[in-house]
Amino acid sequence: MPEAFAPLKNDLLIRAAKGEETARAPVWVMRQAGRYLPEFRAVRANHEFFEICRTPELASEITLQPIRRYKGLLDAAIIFSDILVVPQAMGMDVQMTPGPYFPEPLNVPADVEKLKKVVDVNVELGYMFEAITKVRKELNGEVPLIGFCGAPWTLFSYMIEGGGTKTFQKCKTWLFKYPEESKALLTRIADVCVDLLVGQIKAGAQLVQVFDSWAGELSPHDFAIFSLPSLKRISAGVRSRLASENIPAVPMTLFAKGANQSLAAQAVAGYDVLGLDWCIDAVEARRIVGDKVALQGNLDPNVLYGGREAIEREVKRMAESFKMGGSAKGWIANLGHGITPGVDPEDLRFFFECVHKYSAKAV
Ligand SMILES: Cc1c2[nH]c(c1CCC(=O)O)Cc1[nH]c(c(CCC(=O)O)c1C)Cc1[nH]c(c(CCC(=O)O)c1C)Cc1[nH]c(c(C)c1CCC(=O)O)C2
Repeated sequence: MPEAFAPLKNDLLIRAAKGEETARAPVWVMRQAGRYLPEFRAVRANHEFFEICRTPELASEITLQPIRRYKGLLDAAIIFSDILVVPQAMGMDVQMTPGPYFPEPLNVPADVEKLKKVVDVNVELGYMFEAITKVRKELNGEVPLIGFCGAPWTLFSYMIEGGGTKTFQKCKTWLFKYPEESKALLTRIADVCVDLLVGQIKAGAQLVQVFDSWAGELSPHDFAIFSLPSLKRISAGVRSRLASENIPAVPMTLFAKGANQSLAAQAVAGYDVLGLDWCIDAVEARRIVGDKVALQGNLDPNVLYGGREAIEREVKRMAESFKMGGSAKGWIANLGHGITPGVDPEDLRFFFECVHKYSAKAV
């Protein structure tokens, strides 16, 4: 059973995730503990990226940095870690140099033999669970804590490309040349993701998000064949495991970036919330998904470089779009992707203030 933690004082995120009406939209941003914060850069100056992930004291400190700085403005914490801890747990070497780098990527299906046959997440990723429990204690119920993992398709692409890519040539070679082997690997990754998310929830995560950052690189047809089945395997697997162990369910969010052409399919993939990027308007997204799911997003992160006037104007427009003439209901305000390193932290504060103002009922 999860440990007993302090009761939640701010449950806006959880209520919005369940599709409920809230006095204003809860707000957090992807990568909120990151390089745009001087206090993050100060810790990072003395520690390697994955060293921070593996050290609960450091991961917890960094997770809490934006919560302290934006006290009363930020409605969720997200555990500091990375999606690439899953390939590490499966036996691959991953470095951050400064982007992700795999010295030995999977070149051909036979390379899958090099992966661990059995992955015990408690052994490989226990440090993440420890960090989550530590953050929950330190948050003392102030705001909920989000856990996460990468989606199998996005992780598959890193494991085969050996890092970031613009062309997706190697991983798509796998999809089209070795479709069955690809599906088998995607399933294998999904099973580790289920164990990881269940472990995070047991450790104290109150909502979990699956990041499919490269979903938009697939045609709708290939998304349905190569990404969606493993995303469904994760939502179904997490829910049934929690039920069988008598652990209360937590809301689950799917952020399939760029896959707006597949929103209708995402809405029935077993998630409570869909994350949106900025390439679709909320009114259109809501029309497609109906009342099946809550929505999260979706300001273009580069609006934060546009100055206060632009930030206010664009947040107001976003809020009107999500509220659709009514009040905030089933809407979690966020950027449409992660915040970038050059943003002035005070401009982010202003973004939060604008969300509070324009998502409120009377505005
Ligand atoms: C694709 C992906 C990765 N990691 C992640 C994704 C999915 C979301 C997305 O699409 O952005 C997810 C992620 N990465 C990080 C978090 C922490 C939680 C949060 O604050 O959101 C989360 C949720 C920290 C991080 N992960 C990384 C940093 C910066 C690294 C540093 O400190 O040098 C942070 C704060 C490194 C990372 N990690 C990854 C890349 C491509 C990079 C390098 C590019 C970059 O620097 O932005 C893989």
